[in-house]
Amino acid sequence: MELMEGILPLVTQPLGFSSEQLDLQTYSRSLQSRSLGQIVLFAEVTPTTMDLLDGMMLQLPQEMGLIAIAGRQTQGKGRGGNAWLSPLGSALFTLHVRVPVQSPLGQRIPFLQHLVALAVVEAVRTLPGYQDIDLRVKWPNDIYYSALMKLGGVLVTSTLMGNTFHALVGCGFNVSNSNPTVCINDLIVQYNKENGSALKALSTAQLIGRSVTVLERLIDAFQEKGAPGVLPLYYKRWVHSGTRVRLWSEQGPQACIVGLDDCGFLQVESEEQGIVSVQPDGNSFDMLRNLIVTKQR
Ligand SMILES: O=C(O)CCCC[C@@H]1SC[C@@H]2NC(=O)N[C@@H]21
Repeated sequence: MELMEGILPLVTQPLGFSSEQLDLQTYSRSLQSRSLGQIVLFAEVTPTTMDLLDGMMLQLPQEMGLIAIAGRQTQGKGRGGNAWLSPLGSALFTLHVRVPVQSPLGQRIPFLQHLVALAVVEAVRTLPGYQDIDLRVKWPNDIYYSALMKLGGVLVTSTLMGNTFHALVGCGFNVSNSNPTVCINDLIVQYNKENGSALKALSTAQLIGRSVTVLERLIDAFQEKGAPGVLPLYYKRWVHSGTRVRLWSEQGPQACIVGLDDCGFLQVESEEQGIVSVQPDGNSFDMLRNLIVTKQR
């Protein structure tokens, strides 16, 4: 296997034609980062990428960012202890991200999950011709087709060591498998039909590389300008603008979603409560019923 400049595959399988292989050349071309995702650990099949970097991530110098990518997962992890279905055609990865505690993002680490979901959406929508493919973000960290269907999600765990958060950013989204819901390439086919265009199908390697690149830029913007450096784009892409919801139960107070607060929590405004923040760990948002409910533990 040829090594791409700046990309060091730690574990790869022999190149073949199975769709479980990672196209390293495409990944390398699509990755334009300074450090994130530069060292690739690839597994065709693994229980979960969330455990693959354990022990390894602290061994490497700062400028060498690790990423674990899988073709399939047999025990994919979702948020809240849920299982994450990880069939072929999904982009499945865990990225190591270092965030200094004494930095704008380090002071607001829950924001990282929002930046990751936004990065995936932008990875597609900043491709020339693909700007109207209706991928969106849903709070706290889902990737949606329009406001209709989830096609990806983000799971972030972080450990504080010394002055640095070591975040493991897990992300999965469906690129080319029409099951179980909808995939990005189906949206492209549909868009081509409706608009008489001929946009090409995208690959998992390309979209992982682009997502990591965009994420690094979003993190840079946040570190430079704080939340105002990323929120206009986040609001442009999110599904919630002006959404009216009920808090806590279907009989609860009516509220309107107004944005994210300084820490990345959802802010809702109601007559009874004024503006309150809703934390992702304690609440979930049932979009079909426009309901923010406290999760059962
Ligand atoms: O529940 C969610 O919405 C988050 C799902 C995150 C899934 C990704 S797939 C790659 C990484 N490995 C895992 O086991 N989970 C994350």
